[in-house]
Amino acid sequence: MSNFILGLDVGTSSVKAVLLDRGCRAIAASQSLPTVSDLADDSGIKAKEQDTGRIIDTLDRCIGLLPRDKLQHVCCIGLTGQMHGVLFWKPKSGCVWSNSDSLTAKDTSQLITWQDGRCSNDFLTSLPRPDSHLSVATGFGCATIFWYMKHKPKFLEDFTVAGTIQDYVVSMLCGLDRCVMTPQNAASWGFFNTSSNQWNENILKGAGFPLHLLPKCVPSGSLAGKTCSQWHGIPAGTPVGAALGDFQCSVYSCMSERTDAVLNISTSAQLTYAMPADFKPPDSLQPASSISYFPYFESTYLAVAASLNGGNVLASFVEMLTSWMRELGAELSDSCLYEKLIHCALNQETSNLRVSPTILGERHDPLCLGHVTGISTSNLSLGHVIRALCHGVLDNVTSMMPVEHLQQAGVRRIVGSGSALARNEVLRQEVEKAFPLQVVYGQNADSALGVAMILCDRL
Ligand SMILES: Nc1ncnc2c1ncn2[C@@H]1O[C@H](COP(=O)(O)OP(=O)(O)O)[C@@H](O)[C@H]1O
Ligand SMILES: O=C(CO)[C@@H](O)[C@H](O)[C@H](O)[C@H](O)COP(=O)(O)O
Repeated sequence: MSNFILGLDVGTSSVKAVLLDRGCRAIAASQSLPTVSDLADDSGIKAKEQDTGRIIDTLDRCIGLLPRDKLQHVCCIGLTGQMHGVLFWKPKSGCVWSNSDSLTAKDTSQLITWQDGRCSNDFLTSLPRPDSHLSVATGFGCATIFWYMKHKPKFLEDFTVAGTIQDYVVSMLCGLDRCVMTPQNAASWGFFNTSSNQWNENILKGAGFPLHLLPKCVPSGSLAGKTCSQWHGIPAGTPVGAALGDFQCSVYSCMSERTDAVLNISTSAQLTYAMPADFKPPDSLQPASSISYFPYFESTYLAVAASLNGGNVLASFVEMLTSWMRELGAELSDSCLYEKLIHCALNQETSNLRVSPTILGERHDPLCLGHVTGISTSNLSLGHVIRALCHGVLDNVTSMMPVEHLQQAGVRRIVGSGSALARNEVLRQEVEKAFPLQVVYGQNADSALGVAMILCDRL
């Protein structure tokens, strides 16, 4: 009996895998591994790229850690992952299957992620105006391709297919010639109209965009194909869903009432709630708005404040401390640092230090970078700094989607998700302070669970 659905989330910091028991809709097994795939930016163009080979290697190892007797009974695979980013490959030689069991990336580009900063405001305003309610920001697939057209056109000549990292995995699992993409991921690339579910082909063609790199759009929740090889015991011929967006999947895993808002904090952070079924997005672009409307399923939308500054702000602080300590001749592991920092801040309930942590800017205000105010001799301890940092992350998200806005939309409860939240009690305390509403928490590995639940409900 094929009883399990495998949900995979290719996140910015880690990959997560969940085996969902189809009979009782419960998690039968799960695994998570950090990808450690960030590449240094030696180019000075504010590039933020990840090593595709490492990501796929980590994903492959993560599957290998799941119980093989259950993998042999997987009836369907669902993929989700970090949105907006793009990688390029060639259909026939994009990967290697070893011993019909494990997957290795080959001849692909690196992944240019949603955190990429190479497209300046001047560059973005030089692009044609999209026929979409969603504006285009740096780190969006189409903007990145436009950047390559202008700055490194030869680079694009090496590849014939493009997609997000989760689309790439689907393509490799199924041996597809062409990338298929759902509206959830297509919307995150820009130049995609979510009412017609079509790329802005005429606009892009007029600007000389390589149209052959646009993936074929298929409905969210549909199947993309079947596995072309056995994979750690999963039989060849197993159906694979077209990849979905990680933020939609995290919502699916934990929004049980229409009056719930979901706050996901992983590498990034999103605060979101479901729009009424008859909602239609505005006709025009609203680049200065901190709230955008992203496609969910069928023709419904989620209102979302998608912050670029979530758990990555804490990760950057840990990285900064590590490098300072190295210069000073001391060493501590990341996990030890997190534990100590969280402990210090738990002993410091409030702080008058003010940290605005927008070190990556925000899409609606890219030039507003982070700052610290109210520094005094009495608030320099690590406890103060971490408390203020966590408070600042929440303060930023709620400034993008204020509590009054949520209440007017009928939101009565906040559901917290994402492993940055799950692993950090100080962040959870700040969530509970930020919202005068009931706060509950979802399960771990939310997006991986969400994509498995979606397939379970639709099969
Ligand atoms: N040992 C740790 N303790 C607490 N928080 C951690 C630890 N390691 C990482 N984190 C937080 O988790 C975030 C990454 O969460 P994760 O869910 O793995 O990301 P993603 O889903 O984007 O891949 C980091 O940015 C950091 O804030
Ligand atoms: O920006 C958006 C949506 O617009 C993000 O929410 C989207 O989820 C992206 O995938 C994230 O930025 C990356 O997700 P994660 O790795 O931080 O979980």
